[in-house]
Amino acid sequence: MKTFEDLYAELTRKAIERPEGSGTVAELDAGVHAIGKKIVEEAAEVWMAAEHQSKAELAEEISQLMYHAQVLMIARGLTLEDVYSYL
Ligand SMILES: N=c1c2ncn([C@@H]3O[C@H](COP(=O)(O)OP(=O)(O)OP(=O)(O)O)[C@@H](O)[C@H]3O)c2ncn1[C@@H]1O[C@H](COP(=O)(O)O)[C@@H](O)[C@H]1O
Repeated sequence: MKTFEDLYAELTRKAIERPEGSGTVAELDAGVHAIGKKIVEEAAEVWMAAEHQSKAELAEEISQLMYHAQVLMIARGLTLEDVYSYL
């Protein structure tokens, strides 16, 4: 099963290697403003899923929020340690 750290390493590689067809590369190219909007959208979907959907659907929405948060971290040059230092 993929972990938060595994995903961050994968996305970091994608940002460097820029493989064709990568949604992450497209999102990074769209920029911080666009990524921020995705985060707000996914956060709202998490909220709605928590109130009205199944635990599995909520888990999926949370995974998408985590993904977009990681894309934003990479766009702004943050490492996992930068974030973990505040946990
Ligand atoms: N975990 C994710 C992930 N979570 C969410 N998303 C993206 O976020 C979108 C969220 O889905 P929604 O249904 O909320 O939005 P949508 O309206 O369908 O999508 P949009 O049209 O708004 O983009 C998905 O369509 C994906 O584009 C993800 N995209 C990629 N990953 C993983 O990231 C890695 C790299 O992916 P690529 O860069 O695409 O190769 C792979 O391991 C993927 O599994």
